Amino acid sequence: MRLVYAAEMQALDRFTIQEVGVPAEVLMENAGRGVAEILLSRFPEEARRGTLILCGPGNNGGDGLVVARHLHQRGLPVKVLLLAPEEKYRGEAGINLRVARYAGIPLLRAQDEATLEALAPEILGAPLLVDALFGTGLSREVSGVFARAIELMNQAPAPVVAVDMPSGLSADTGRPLGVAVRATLTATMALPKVGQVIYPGREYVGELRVVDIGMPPRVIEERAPARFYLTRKWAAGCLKGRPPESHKGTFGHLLVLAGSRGKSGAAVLCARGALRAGVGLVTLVSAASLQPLLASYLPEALTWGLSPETPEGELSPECAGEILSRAERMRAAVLGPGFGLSEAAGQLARRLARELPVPTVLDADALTALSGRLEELKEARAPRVLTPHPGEMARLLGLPKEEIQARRLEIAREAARKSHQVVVLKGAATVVAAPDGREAVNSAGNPGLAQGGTGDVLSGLLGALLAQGYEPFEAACLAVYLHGAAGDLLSRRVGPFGFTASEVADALPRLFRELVLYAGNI
Ligand SMILES: NC(=O)C1=CN([C@@H]2O[C@H](COP(=O)(O)OP(=O)(O)OC[C@H]3O[C@@H](n4cnc5c(N)ncnc54)[C@H](O)[C@@H]3O)[C@@H](O)[C@H]2O)[C@@H](O)CC1
Ligand SMILES: [K+]
Repeated sequence: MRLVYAAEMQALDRFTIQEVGVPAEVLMENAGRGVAEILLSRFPEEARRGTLILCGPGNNGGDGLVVARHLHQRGLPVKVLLLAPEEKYRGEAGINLRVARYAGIPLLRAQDEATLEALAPEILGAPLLVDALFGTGLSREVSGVFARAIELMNQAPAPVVAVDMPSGLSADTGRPLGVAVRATLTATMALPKVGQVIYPGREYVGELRVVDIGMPPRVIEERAPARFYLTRKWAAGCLKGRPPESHKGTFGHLLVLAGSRGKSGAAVLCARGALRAGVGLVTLVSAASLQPLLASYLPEALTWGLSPETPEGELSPECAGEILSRAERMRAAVLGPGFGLSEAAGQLARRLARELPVPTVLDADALTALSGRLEELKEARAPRVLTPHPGEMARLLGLPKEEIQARRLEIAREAARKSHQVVVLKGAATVVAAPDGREAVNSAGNPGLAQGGTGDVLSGLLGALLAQGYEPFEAACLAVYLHGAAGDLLSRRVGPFGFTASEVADALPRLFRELVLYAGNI
């Protein structure tokens, strides 16, 4: 599913109205009816007891008036609270105000704070609230009567259904402009907005639903930017089938360059992630002294011990030639989990990052070795996918960590541009950016995944997808979705936290089954 900024959504709306010829009134009718249907399916009891709809001065308020009419037509008790003078309701919103008045829907008015205060009990006592104050047209800090109305909705015990956006939340940055509604459910029009799926916006949105407003799919396919919201539907559409006439060679041979003394678990978890993601073969390369240990942990993997090794039990730069020549026969590689942080290991990691002849995931210690040197990857012999967490990204770009977290999508974009490679910025709402401008935000995942070892599983899983022939951006997106969704599955079945990285890997086959059978629409 595509993901848009406010201006991009407005451009799609405009094109649909002006060029395709769908009347604006039709879009608003579909929007309001869609919200009413979601509201009725999700909160039928509350709707039977009564709904209060707060309407702002623009088309978002117009949508709210359409919701009111549909509830009223079903005989449900509904009231509208208008927060702008009636002459402000123009165009489609004006039409819907006239129709609502004609239909006899009770209209309350509060254009100043004193009047609103007198109506506070209406808001605080309503069984169900609909927030139709502002949508994508929010253009400045919220104040006065609107700010107070938002505070009252947030104090009210009733569920709040937000129309298109929780009012006050920026559709672009996901930050409140002054104050924002904390919605129980947000029914958004046509496509999800960036500010709804990154933090902190995600916490204001509650459950996110998308309303089909009748924008022709071709408009979205041809004119929406190549930015994707990684959902179950997206992943199900991206997953390749496994041909019945296949053998282990069909699914690729992955080289895992990971693990050193004291960090052998990283190699094991990485290989486990790869094996659970259906790769044909895994070869695990480590310093010779670790090889027996790794072999005993991973009967399914081939292991290969090399010397000389560093005093820290890491591969040494002298091993480069042998690794590079063996890699010629592989389909993909993972470089970095537990690889080692000595100067020598760093030197080897930097050389391999440039010279490995196959698509390669660069993770953990390999990223530390590349701190401040992203440009070196422009010359890499084959595509790379980088998987930094915010701390590693801060070192790669030489920026403070707070800045990374404040602008995650922009930062990933910048790192992709600098390195000419696909970049995955991990963390809550993982983002992916490709050097050609494609980008994505993950819908899946939960805080239970914030535990040592889960990153190693992700890099193995991603390597396995590269080895199976997925192109780097698609592999990165599918891997982050699967990894998050595996965490979500464990959170439901095991508990919200305390599940381990190995369990995340082991949950993958069940997810593949669910995706193959999936027939939903989000
Ligand atoms: N044709 C379209 O473009 C469609 C729009 N739809 C709805 O229309 C919305 C966008 O409508 P609009 O562009 O009219 O914008 P909004 O309804 O989101 O708000 C714009 C209005 O609020 C005022 N405003 C903005 N920030 C303010 C603030 N901080 N304090 C006080 N007033 C403020 C503006 O001056 C303007 O009057 C969407 O979110 C969606 O709900 C849907 O009906 C579907 C089709
Ligand atoms: K709203």
